[in-house]
Amino acid sequence: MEIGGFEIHPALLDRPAQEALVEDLRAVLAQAPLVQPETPRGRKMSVRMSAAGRYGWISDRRGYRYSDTHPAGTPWPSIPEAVLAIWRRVAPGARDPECCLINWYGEGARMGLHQDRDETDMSQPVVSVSLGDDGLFRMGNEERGGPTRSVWLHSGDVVVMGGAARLRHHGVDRIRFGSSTLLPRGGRLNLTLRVVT
Ligand SMILES: O=C(O)CCC(=O)C(=O)O
Ligand SMILES: [Fe+2]
Repeated sequence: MEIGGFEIHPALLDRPAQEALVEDLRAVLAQAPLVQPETPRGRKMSVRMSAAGRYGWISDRRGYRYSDTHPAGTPWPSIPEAVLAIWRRVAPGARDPECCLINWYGEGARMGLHQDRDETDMSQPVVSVSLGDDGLFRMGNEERGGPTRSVWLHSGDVVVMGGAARLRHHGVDRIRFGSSTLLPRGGRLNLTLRVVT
């Protein structure tokens, strides 16, 4: 399914594949715990974040940036093989991702409309994997404002933001907390795979 250049693969991952991913991510998050980042303006984001790969995306009072270490100073764990396999399946021919950003949305968490534009090579897509609770994903335009379209993403759905959609605004308005039984602590986990350099 394609909406405004956003390529949506509903239910790409079946339940056993989702469960295996959650196990992989549990190990990643044990090494690189989720943190609640602050925006440069000093507001707490509602989403909790961590990452795997050569780089992680972080935000604090000094700004947004990719960093080769977790805020605790440790290197990021490597991206699990099963996560790389998803990337290679939906983005054949792309360079391997250097960052797997991990977002966890608890009750009431959201992510405002934004562009992913801290990467160098915009010919490479961003691939998003949804696990756990449903999330209302909003898709807009390259420019600020204008019409947007929204779709509920479910556990196991994968979205490719490439080509014309690579720099389009997107965000998550809300989640349906408690709609999935996948995650032990509930909520929604989203992975975004990115080529950074
Ligand atoms: O949670 C999502 O579905 C989107 C996350 C996102 O856009 C981001 O991390 O840049
Ligand atoms: Fe994004």
